[in-house]
Amino acid sequence: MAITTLTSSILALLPFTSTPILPTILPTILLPTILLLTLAFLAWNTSSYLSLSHIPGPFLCHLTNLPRTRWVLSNTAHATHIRLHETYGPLVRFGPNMVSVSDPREIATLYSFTKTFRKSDFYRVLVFYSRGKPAPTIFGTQDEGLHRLLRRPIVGVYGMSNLLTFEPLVDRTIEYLVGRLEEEFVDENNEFGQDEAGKESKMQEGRACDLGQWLQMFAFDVMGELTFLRRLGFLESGADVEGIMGALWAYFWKAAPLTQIPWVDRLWAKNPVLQRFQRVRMNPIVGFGLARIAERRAVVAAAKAKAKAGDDGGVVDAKEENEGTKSRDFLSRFIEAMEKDGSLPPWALSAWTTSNIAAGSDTTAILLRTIFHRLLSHPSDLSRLLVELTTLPKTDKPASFKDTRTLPFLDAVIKEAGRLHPPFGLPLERVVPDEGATICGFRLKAGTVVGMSAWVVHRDKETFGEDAGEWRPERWLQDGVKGEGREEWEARRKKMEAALLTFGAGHRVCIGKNISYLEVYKVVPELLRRFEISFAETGCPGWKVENRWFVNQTGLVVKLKKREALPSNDGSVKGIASI
Ligand code: HEM
Repeated sequence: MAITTLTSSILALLPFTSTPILPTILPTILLPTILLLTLAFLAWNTSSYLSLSHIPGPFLCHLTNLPRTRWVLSNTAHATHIRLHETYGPLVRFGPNMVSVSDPREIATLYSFTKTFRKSDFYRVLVFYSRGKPAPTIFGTQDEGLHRLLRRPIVGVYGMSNLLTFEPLVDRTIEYLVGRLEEEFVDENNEFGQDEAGKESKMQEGRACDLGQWLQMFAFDVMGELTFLRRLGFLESGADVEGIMGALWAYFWKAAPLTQIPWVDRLWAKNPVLQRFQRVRMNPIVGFGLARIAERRAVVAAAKAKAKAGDDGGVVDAKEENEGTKSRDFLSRFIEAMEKDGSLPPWALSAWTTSNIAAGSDTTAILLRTIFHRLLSHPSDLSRLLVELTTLPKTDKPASFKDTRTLPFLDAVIKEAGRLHPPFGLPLERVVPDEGATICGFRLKAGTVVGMSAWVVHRDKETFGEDAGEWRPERWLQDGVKGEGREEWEARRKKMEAALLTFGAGHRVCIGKNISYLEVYKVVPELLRRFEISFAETGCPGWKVENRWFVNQTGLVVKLKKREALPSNDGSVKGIASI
């Protein structure tokens, strides 16, 4: 009755209500019918998943996926997830058919190598569409057969043994980054930010560096160098080439809320009927990869034709050969894989290159931003790392991965950054297989969607200690641990390592972890060796974190000064030439 009166009053205010029939039908028939249908749908939806009624969680989450969609829309879903697990325990019902798990001991169950919990419809939403058709990737595909087909021929290329062949390519981009930062932001007389009277100089304020943006451009250019043997041009132009970075973020911005309620995506964004009426566009990331593949094919074809014609006495020009046929970038290795395996679909090449750019650039940039933001916020950690860098062998080039990989404090800083701020900020969703599963002592039936968020798991106090929510790289070090304490510490370290979900786990674990580490373990020491870096404004007030599946940061604005010396253990400083 109250609803009827309320809607009558609202309708009285609307212009179309001058039609006599509408004011009568809407409040008396239409609205109550919609209300009843909604209630019936919620009841049906909930009763389909009655077997989950014993899993605790916010009341509305038992009825609908709307709350978890709202958490994502708020850009702070990771914080909500952490809070909910603190309130309800290791299993929390996030939706009628979705259970979030926080106990690290269950990582091996959900992300197993043997029993396959396949990826949920969450990933269907993330699959790129190009010209109205899905463009499946190793990352996004839910089809286990297709996943094997795509992953197996190229997994070796990402292996540790292959890794070091990429090192000169990474060096090249690091050196270019250093040069560009010097050009754009470093004052030759090292008086950056100061005028003659020693005050902040208005004239030089504009030269503050958005380091977060430059790290992202670096991460994209490295992937270009490794994948196509040429930088994508971000560092050179100091801008977002072909709008790729913006397009990726815009894509996740739209897609992330839909991952929580995939049927809406199917009905709306991926509806083949609706797509007929939409402007059909090529996804820019897919398009970018396709353009580079076409370029490479043209170079290879030209080089082969030239050799055949005997222009060079049958010898392929060295530069063309390097750029085209025999160079050891990802694309040349992908082409080799295609040639070896005739069963691969022709679009596999594009799937692989798209994965490299889409999955490998922003993630690494997020990790790098976390590292620099935390180091600049914790000067004692920065000092400790700078001292450690003096132990590196002398070199004009970026220090080798072999050397930086074994620096204990650098290693601790990188692990801690990945622990505290994992680049992916939503649960990695999986589907319980046909035989059902027991998770944290609860029986879950086949078809239940389960997932673990690295943000939640990495704050498990039993594993990481009472200060799990704090930045403390020392937790990864044996500082001061002696005698029998060592065994205990070693057991704890192993437990912490096993609880890291930064790069996922099981048979869908990140294929590019080594590549990413190769970049990070090299670029962090090199930037610190080359520049004195400090926040442009105390406390970095512009720092902002937004979770749309990627937990992106903005506002890492710094001042850069050319470094002349590094501090050493005995309090003295070491000239940059001696390291
Ligand atoms: C800091 C950097 C990175 C982080 C934190 C990261 C994180 C992850 C995570 C968590 C997964 C598993 C996702 C899931 O289970 O749903 C994953 C998968 C994947 N990553 Fe990465 N990644 C990084 C860098 C890279 C790089 C550099 C590449 C490519 C060169 C890459 C390519 C992939 C691919 C292809 C998959 C799918 C693997 C499969 O399903 O078999 N990632 N990554």
